[in-house]
Amino acid sequence: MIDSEEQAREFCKRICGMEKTAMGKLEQFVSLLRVANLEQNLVATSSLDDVWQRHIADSLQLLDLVPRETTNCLDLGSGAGFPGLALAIAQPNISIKLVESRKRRVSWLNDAIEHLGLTNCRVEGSRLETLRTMPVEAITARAFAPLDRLLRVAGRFSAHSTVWLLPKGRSGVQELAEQPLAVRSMFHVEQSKTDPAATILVGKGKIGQK
Ligand SMILES: C[S@@+](CC[C@H](N)C(=O)[O-])C[C@H]1O[C@@H](n2cnc3c(N)ncnc32)[C@H](O)[C@@H]1O
Repeated sequence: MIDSEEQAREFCKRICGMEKTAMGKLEQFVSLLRVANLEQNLVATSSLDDVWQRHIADSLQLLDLVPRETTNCLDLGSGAGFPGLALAIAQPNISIKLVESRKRRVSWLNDAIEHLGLTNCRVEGSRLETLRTMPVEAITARAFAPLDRLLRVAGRFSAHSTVWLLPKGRSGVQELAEQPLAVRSMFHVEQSKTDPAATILVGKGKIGQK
């Protein structure tokens, strides 16, 4: 379990591995976030005290759950950039689309991408529901929507090999239990490394339209 800022940074260093510039860019991202958060409520101000644990390591832990050969990912409701933008910094080989509907957050994400010089990350500044259908290899979503709605609106972006990585806080087990058997059998629950009470729903496969 990661339970300090020091451990969170060490964890992130390990995840970034051979990506020599990634830790520096994560530091830069944190600095940009601290400033931007004075202007708009991107994350709870109190969470910035433990920003590596609560946001950066919390996002990067998903890379331990994604297949190595993954080349593209759709991050739903990226907000401040979690997990999608943090993942794009740590893993330049994955091309990540950040879907975010709120204009000020879209501007923040675009500014951050430009400042950090990321070429593997793009913002779709609209509601997910209006996005053109395209199957992706991985779908991430943290605090986007209840599982039922999430799967309903995002199912059309999945294929049989799509990996779903859904950090779900404390409600993951319950939300999954409420799903039909076909969905339950596609997912399993992983314990979060950054919060003993939190879970990550990890799934594989195509979710059909209801
Ligand atoms: C609670 S925030 C979570 C942000 C981020 N994923 C995190 O964990 O810090 C949810 C975000 O999803 C965005 N959002 C909600 N519904 C959306 C939709 N249908 N399409 C695109 N973005 C949406 C909101 O604007 C908001 O920024």
